[in-house]
Amino acid sequence: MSLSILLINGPNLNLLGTREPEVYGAATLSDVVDACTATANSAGATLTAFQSNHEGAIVDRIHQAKLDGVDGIVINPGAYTHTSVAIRDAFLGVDIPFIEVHVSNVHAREAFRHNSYLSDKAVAVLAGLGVKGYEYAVQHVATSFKKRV
Ligand SMILES: O=C1C[C@@](O)(C(=O)O)C[C@@H](O)[C@@H]1O
Repeated sequence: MSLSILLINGPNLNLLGTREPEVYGAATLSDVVDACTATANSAGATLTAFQSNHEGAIVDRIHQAKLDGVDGIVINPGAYTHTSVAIRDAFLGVDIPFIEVHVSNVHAREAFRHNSYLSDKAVAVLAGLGVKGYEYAVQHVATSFKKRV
């Protein structure tokens, strides 16, 4: 069985490509999903993508990942990075290893973006590499994470 990767994007990331292009670039979410799928597949892994603007829907999707036997998660939690104890608790609850990705360098931006409720539980955090960060994270999960069952 191949390694199963879940890519989660949080609020407003459906607007990638048109949202503040000077911060987030020109690539769309669909470009990101296509590139990550190709990266996963060429490493022999499968990738499923999910985006939601709703905190509870993201919590539910993380719970579902456990039932689905997902081996690793790549998440850009968007603004929930800086606010969501619920998403942190969901990761602690399912115990699936994950990588946190930010398109922008959150540490070079407003102070309220410097804190993450997830970073200390993540395997790795990539910030400021543009949408390439997603592909690097998927590549790492596909080649370094282990099958969980
Ligand atoms: O929505 C986002 C996107 C973001 O996660 C990023 O990818 O750089 C950074 C967050 O602070 C912001 O709220």
